Amino acid sequence: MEIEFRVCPESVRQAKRIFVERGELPALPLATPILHSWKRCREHHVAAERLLPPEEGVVETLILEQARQSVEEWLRLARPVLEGVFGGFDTSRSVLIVADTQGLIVEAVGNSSFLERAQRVHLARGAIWHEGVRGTNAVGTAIAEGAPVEVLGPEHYLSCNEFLACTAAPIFDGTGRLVAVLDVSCDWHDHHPHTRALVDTAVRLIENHAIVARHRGLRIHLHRDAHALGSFVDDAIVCVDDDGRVVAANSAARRLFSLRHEELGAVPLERLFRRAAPVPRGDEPVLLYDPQGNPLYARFEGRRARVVIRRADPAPANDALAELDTGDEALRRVIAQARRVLDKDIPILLRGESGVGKELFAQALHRSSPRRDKPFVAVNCAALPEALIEAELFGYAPGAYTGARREGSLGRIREAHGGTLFLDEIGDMPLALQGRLLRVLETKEVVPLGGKPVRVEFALIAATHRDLPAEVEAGRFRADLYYRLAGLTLTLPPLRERSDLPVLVERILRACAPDRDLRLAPEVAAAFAAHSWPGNVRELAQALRVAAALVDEEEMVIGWEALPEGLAAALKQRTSMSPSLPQGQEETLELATLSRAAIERALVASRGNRTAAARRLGISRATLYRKLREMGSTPAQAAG
Ligand SMILES: Nc1ncnc2c1ncn2[C@@H]1O[C@H](COP(=O)(O)OP(=O)(O)OP(=O)(O)O)[C@@H](O)[C@H]1O
Repeated sequence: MEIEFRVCPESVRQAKRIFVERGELPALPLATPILHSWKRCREHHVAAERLLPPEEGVVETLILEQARQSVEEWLRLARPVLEGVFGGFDTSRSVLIVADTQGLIVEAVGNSSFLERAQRVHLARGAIWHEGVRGTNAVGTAIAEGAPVEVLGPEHYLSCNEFLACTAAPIFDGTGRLVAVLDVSCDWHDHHPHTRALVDTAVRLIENHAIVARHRGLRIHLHRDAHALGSFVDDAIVCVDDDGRVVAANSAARRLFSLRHEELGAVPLERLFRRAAPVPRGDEPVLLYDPQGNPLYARFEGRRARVVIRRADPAPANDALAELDTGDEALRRVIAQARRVLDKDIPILLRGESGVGKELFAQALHRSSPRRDKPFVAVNCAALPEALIEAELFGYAPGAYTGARREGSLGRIREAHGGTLFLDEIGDMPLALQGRLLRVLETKEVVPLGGKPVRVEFALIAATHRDLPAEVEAGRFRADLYYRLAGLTLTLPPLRERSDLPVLVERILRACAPDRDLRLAPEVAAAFAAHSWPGNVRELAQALRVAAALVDEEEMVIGWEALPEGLAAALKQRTSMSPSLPQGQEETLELATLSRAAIERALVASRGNRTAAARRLGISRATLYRKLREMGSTPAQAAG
């Protein structure tokens, strides 16, 4: 494979020569760690023009054995990981290296023909690849930088190493202490562009396995994306002692929470989060918020500590957009785009099916913008009779027409002066009015009926569920107005495409019943996940509001009986058609037909505790009692 150089190898060689001779930094776009390393090498008078490798820095067997023992635990953890990660990778022309914290190679495995070539430059067991000895190289530079590094061909400081392409990443323990370095080296003609990703993955896995093996207390696995949580390799992991202090964290977690090495062992867990469930139940992911208010999904593993994380608002004040971020990637991208134009006077056009939350999004945009203290004025262009829209929008002078208020009316546009005007269902605005609105947007003046022009200034957000370009094509919407409105078009995803349904459900339930810890029964949650939600978040919010009102006072779990009738029927129909439900839910679905066997099984599994059995079945305790009565059965062991 032809190597992919950041710049042409010959230019790198020349630039290096000039740098070594005169200390002039090259104008080439070389990676920063390479430039840093060249500077260190020059300062330490490392001889670059060596055609033969330095003979110093090769240790005796005894020292090598000691070094090996110091990383033995890590080698043991690394072996299965390396087999797994590099198993399908063509390692026939490369060497896999593990070095200690001084760059001493303690393990080098690979194909014998390349090992021989590597041996000639001492890229082998017992040799030290510290920068001070061998100049810029992946192992030594990764140690110096404390970060993964790729060193390709002539980026190596010593001429004799220019035939190599090396990719290395430091391995840290859970306290952020460097413990070893993993490296893959080959002839640079054989370099594979995926090597870096493989080395990174292997190191993350080794670090994560080590943290799990070493810390037996409470571990919290975290991820921004609910679906990715549990992938293990990408999880941020924090370990907590019985006093609720964070004692270890993997690299991802240290980055996520900006945790410094010296803070581990001292930081209370609650400093990492703005809100959390005080006592996590079972293995379900829990929604937490980082200190910036961004959502994080968490799974609690290992021994449960008496950890209580204080409750706080999920998002900082003034960041209403962050509140809408419940973990869906598409929505998160839309929020990020919106943020970029918040204070830029660019009109925003929101698109999306009915009920996806366009108005809520527009309000959040306003509340996150510098105009948050000024009015937010919403006008539904579809709901107003055509004859009234004009007066409603543009206002009228006193006595402008019969039946009008004597004192006149400002009109919605002028009410929005200094703030935000939200034109909902703009696609339904009559053609005649579109011209007048366009004029206001162009001249920044409103002419009230029977009055004089008045200057106005506002941020504009329009929304529609219609395909406006198609409406323009069909002649129902003015092209010039469309281009005026669509400074930035943002499309909100329909609920069926969102990956954050469980979080949304939790949020809405918390808003409906802040004092209760309401949640969906597992089979209801599964049916929700399978439902297509034609009414989008509106339909979901409505269903949950009804459910929160109907569910028994002492009940925490929302079962079928608390759902609006039409929705429950639609969900059940859909679920019964569903070919594969997750294991463990058959029991609860059988209960939909209220089979005696399902109830009995749940009672046995709950050791006769009816409250637990009802929860298992996803019904209220009252319903379970009713069913038992109908079955004419009150099993003797039933209690609770
Ligand atoms: N993220 C959310 N969290 C809680 N409730 C939401 C969320 N998004 C929308 N809703 C609720 O859904 C309903 C519909 O929201 P909204 O009116 O913003 O949707 P819309 O896209 O503007 O609908 P339409 O196109 O029909 O005007 C509202 O009751 C709102 O409270």
